[in-house]
Amino acid sequence: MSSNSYRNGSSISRGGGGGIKLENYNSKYSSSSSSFKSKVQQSTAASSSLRRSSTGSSRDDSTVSGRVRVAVRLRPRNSEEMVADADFADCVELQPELKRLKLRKNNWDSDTYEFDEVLTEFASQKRVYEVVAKPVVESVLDGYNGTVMAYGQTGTGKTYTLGRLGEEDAADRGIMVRAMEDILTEVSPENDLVSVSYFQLYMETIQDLLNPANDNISIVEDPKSGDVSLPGATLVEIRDHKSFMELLQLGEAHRFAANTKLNTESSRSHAILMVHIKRSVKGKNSSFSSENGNMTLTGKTLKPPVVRKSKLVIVDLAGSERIDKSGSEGHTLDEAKSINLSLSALGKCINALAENSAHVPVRDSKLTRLLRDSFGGTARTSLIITIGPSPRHRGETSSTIMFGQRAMKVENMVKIKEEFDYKSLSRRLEIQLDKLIAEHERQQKAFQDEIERIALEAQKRVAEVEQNFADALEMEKQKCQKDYMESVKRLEEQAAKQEKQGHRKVKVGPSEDVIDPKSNSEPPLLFASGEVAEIKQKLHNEILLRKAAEAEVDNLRNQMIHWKNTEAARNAELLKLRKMLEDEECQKAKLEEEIEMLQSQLLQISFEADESRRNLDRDLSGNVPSSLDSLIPQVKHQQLRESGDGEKASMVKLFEQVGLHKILSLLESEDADVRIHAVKVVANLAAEESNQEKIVEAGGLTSLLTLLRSSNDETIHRVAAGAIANLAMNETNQELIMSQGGISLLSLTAAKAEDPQTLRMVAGAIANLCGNDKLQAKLRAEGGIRALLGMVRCRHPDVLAQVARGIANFAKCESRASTQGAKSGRSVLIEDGALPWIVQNANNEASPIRRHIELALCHLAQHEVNAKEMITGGALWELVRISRDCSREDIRALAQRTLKSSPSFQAELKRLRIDYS
Ligand SMILES: Nc1ncnc2c1ncn2[C@@H]1O[C@H](COP(=O)(O)OP(=O)(O)OP(=O)(O)O)[C@@H](O)[C@H]1O
Repeated sequence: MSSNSYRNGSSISRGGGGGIKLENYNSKYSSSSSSFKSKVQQSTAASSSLRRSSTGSSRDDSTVSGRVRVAVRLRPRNSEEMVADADFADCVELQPELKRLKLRKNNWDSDTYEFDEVLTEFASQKRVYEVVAKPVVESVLDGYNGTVMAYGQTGTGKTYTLGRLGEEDAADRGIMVRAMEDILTEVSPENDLVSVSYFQLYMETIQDLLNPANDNISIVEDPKSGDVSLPGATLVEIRDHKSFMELLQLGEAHRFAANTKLNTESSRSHAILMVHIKRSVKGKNSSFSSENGNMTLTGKTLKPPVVRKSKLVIVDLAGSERIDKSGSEGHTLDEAKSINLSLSALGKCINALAENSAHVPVRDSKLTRLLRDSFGGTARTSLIITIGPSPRHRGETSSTIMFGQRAMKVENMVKIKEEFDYKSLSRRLEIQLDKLIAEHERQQKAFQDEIERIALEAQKRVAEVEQNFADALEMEKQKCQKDYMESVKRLEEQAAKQEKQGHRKVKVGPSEDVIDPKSNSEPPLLFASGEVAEIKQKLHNEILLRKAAEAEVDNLRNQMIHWKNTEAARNAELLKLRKMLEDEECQKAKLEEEIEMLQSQLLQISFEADESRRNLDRDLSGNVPSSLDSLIPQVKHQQLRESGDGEKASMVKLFEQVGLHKILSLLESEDADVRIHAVKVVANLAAEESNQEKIVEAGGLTSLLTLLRSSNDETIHRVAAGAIANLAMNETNQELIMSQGGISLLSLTAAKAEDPQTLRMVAGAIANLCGNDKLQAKLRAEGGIRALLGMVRCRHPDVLAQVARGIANFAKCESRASTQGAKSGRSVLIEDGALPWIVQNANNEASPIRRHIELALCHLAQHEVNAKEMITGGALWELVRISRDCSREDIRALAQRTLKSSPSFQAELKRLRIDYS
């Protein structure tokens, strides 16, 4: 008996330089799933180690070659075969330990084929899962795409192998159930997401098995990544085994119902279960850095968490009978051809891939389009071919075996895909921001409470000290008064006593003892000097007491100074705390900006994704996408790249590609986000002088004014005003702005705006209009000058510089009009009360402000009619200073000339005895 040995796909590898030898395949595959698994893990590790960081939204990881694995499974004889084939031997003989299958040609001859795994009629469902599907499932859990597919003649056990639910006997569970069990055990419900779609493909139509009404689902292929998706199919999130079983049952019921309705058999349709897994990659989340236990965020280190998205596709193919046979079973040839179109297309693709052909006809059928990643793509693919033992079906069995042999030659480049998860980053940032805001508010409240407490305490202490001081003073005063009164009383008593004694002695008679009160004799004097000494002593005591009181007062005063100093220190502390609060506010604002930027990026990315999906849908259905729709992502994308180096070039490109009219039409978009992006693009275009005429011609100026009028959005106000300011550099445009009510609009915006940047733009636009001789009167009448002067309430130097420029422009035009005799009377600027601000800022330390104001002063001083106010308003001194100190030679000379030529200034200088001739 001769025996031809057919080498399978592995023989290519053996022949190729650096390829893996057949023995390796065999040994790896034969030593059960664990060896396959270890290979998968090696590949994963290899790809991980080769992984490079990328700034894009997805990462391109290294690829690892992985041949399609093919196992063959023999179904046991069924009861019909037991009878019909009783006298015949099986058409195949399996040698599982050698991974070989012998297909009998006749009684004495057979062909031998080698497979990655050979599963006999006794192989359990568990073993089949472990060798065929488990490695793929593990690979999918690691982030690779994977496919498990069954191919074979009707009734050979494809559905048995893949789709058995095993409700009565758990040992019967097929690959679908077992795969989901492994997936659910492995994933984390908090961080990972598993969702499933289930559909069938029949005669080139895809029907949703989870929602039968959805019976014409389209396939979407990402042109860049080649990813295939079915956005129209129902996608159900799976959280537990029970919900998955219910879903499979539902799918089976719908499959049965659909096939009955179509009057077909299940074996004519391909059933496809798609399991989508999204897992977060641990250790790759560098969003936050932790310093001293506090989370810090910076724009540079901000990186979203990384997720791996993978997909397990389980395909129960239609029966692989030959066309002629199908036809003979009731279908017309055409119908049979059509039914088998996808299967034969799959065969052709596999042939082409096996032969390394340059052209692989993937687009010939929906099945091949769906499976493009599974054969010759980036997925890890395992194919199980099912055969029956009956010699009556030898032809089908042989063609199934040949299909499997060719599939073994197909080489895939398995590849892991990681993406940045912007949505989850955004969620995290929002939570973090909320925390920071709450913490900030808590600190602020604590600071304020502390400030109030310190202030109250200080007040209390000061009041106490003051009260003590007043009490002590009062007591001392009372004591002094009392002592004084007592002393006076005592003295009066003594004086009265003395007087009484004197009288008594005179009355006694002319003897030696008689004392004449008028005489100056010794005894009364002696008596008096004793009294005086006593009084002196008391006085001395009084002085001492007073000194003590003064010392007490000094002491209390010192205490008060001390308390005041303490209070000053506390005030300094308060100032410090306030400064810290301000810094916190700044930090918060920065964080909010970061969030806004990320959200805008996120919005941009999801918007682009939606858009490309829609475009693809349209492409597929043969429609040409509307240029306006496709413009939106371009405009947004443009906005994202605004800060890049190639900004101008890309602007011009965008301008040429999409056309100005389309960009302008987006200014009226319903979507506020689109409006904002569009106005930014228009503002960028308007910054180029060469574009300005085209923008105005296309109605851009009118659109910008309308937008300024209708929108309440501060960003739109700022950017639109900026664009108008750019367009207002041109004289014709200035007149157009005026004629379309632009001044009132800008004035209104100036009155409402808070943001310095918006005010800067509005002030810039008005300043440009101020330089137009023809518009002077209208500008004032429509409130432009008042609006300009009103903006000095914002002390931001950029705003003040624009106001100063506007004033200088206006003063220059006025001066020109006065010289030409077109204007008489005082300057409008003086009449509108601008002079005090002009004088105040004439020596402003910011040179753009100072220079414009100096110029304005020189223009105003040209006309005698302004001189009186300028002298009383202090402008003369500034002119003198300018004429001496101004760093600009031309302004200095102008000021000198003006001072010399003005009789009023000369008279005043003379009056003040300042020599300036
Ligand atoms: N390995 C097996 N052990 C026992 N019974 C099996 C085995 N494989 C298949 N069967 C039985 O064979 C019959 C046909 O199997 P199944 O429906 O799975 O075939 P199929 O290839 O999916 O057919 P179709 O292409 O028509 O869908 C079923 O009754 C099934 O229970």
